[in-house]
Amino acid sequence: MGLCHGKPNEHQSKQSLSITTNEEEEEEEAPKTPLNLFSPFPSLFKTSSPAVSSSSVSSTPLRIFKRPFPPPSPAKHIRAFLARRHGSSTKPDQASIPEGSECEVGLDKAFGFSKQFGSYYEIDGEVGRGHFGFTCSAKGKKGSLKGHHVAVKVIPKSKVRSSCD
Ligand SMILES: Nc1ncnc2c1ncn2[C@@H]1O[C@H](COP(=O)(O)OP(=O)(O)OP(=O)(O)O)[C@@H](O)[C@H]1O
Repeated sequence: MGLCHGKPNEHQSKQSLSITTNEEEEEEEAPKTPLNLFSPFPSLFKTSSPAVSSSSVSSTPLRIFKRPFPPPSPAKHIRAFLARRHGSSTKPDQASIPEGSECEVGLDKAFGFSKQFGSYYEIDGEVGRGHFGFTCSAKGKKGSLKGHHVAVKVIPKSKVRSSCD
């Protein structure tokens, strides 16, 4: 309505200047990141942080997604299980797997290629192959299998792994 004056009214211009000044003050007082008001983790959104106070709007500050506390370690459950298993007197870090005893109980030392095998069996030739080794036909030379045709499966030592290795 009063905008058609030829000369600008000094009073109005002062008013408009003061209004503009007030807006600038409000802008300065307003938080730069509105997330601050609703953030459950205000320490992560401090305006003094270089990541947030930087003027680049397009870049997302990665610190927003940082967890305020580390996730629970799954190793704690394992340690608790070991503590229950070995008793509370033994620390789980000190609990060790018994060496030697289990291997000696479970291992059949008679298993394997006997040094006298050649004196007991005569190997004819390969009849087939499996995943671990190959099978040969053989004929017994001594003992109860003398004269009998048998199949001998040969497994290389490199394919055999025991728990003691
Ligand atoms: N008694 C047998 N008489 C004739 N041929 C045999 C005899 N045993 C095995 N074979 C032959 O040897 C091949 C391999 O036998 P093997 O028992 O090694 O097979 P596999 O069990 O599949 O092997 P792997 O356990 O190493 O995977 C067979 O496919 C068969 O052709």
